[in-house]
Amino acid sequence: MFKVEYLGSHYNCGSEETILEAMLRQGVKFPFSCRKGSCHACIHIAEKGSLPPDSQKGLSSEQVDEGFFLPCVCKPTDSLSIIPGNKRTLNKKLPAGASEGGTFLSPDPEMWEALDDGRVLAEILEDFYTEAFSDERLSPFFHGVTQQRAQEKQYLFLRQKFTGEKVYFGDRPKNAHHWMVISNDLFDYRESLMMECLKRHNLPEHLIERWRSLENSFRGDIVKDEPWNRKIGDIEMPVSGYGEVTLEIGSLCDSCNAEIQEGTTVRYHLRLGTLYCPNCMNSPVEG
Ligand code: HEM
Repeated sequence: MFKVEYLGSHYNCGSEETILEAMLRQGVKFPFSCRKGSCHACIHIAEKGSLPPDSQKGLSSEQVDEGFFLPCVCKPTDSLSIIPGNKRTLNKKLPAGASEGGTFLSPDPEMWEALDDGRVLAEILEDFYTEAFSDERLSPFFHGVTQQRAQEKQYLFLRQKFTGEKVYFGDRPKNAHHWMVISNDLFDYRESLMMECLKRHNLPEHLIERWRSLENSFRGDIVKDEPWNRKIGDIEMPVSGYGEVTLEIGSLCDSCNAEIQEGTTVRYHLRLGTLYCPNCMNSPVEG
């Protein structure tokens, strides 16, 4: 039996169980997804204790040197003191010109510079979403969403991640995808399209790996077997259907484009947020 110190508490881990299993058994809220060392959602850093080599398979040499490891494939051989994998990268100051592979950095000036202050990012997203919108497996998810909207949202989301500027005001990925049943396999499929796209736009290999890590840090929020309710604070919102609201400011009907005056009660689609004026309220499109 080994001791694992994590966020100020101590846990036990048997030599035949992984650290992830031990944490979940003891009720710890711990990030994970694939449970087989491929998605890196559970990545942590060992600050004290030695790690079994298998727990660092697939990580870059810099990550191995810094004690990054994957709890889902780590059957400990020593007592450990561990911290979440994003803690050090968030605080760490990289020397100018230093490059790092797998683990994402936020903000990431090197990435933003390679994206030519966003110009290349816009091109990448145009290319990626053109492919996604005509892809047999991905396009059904985008029903009712324009390609331009998807690109713009993603641009602002990534710009915020890479620059640290507060420019993204959309849903966090957990809520944005709450109704989408996305398997690990589909997530991997989308990821391979994205990685191919980054290669076509000549992003250096280590930055492609960093982008992959960034996306993978959201895997646990996106992959699921059945829809989740959207959560705002502690309030659960229904997965689909319509609500009614009285407008505090005027707007336009998303069905007939007519002006809707303030004070009018309208119907709105809970997922898409589209509004329907009193004339169109009873025949909005299904989504
Ligand atoms: C198979 C995987 C994925 C699918 C099928 C998918 C699909 C979608 C769709 C259909 C939307 C539009 C939702 C709407 O406007 O109602 C969306 C929005 C979004 N997605 Fe994904 N997505 C996937 C993976 C990811 C990943 C890996 C990330 C980033 C790490 C991501 C980040 C976002 C963001 C930031 C939005 C905008 C949220 C908003 O509208 O406020 N998605 N995604």
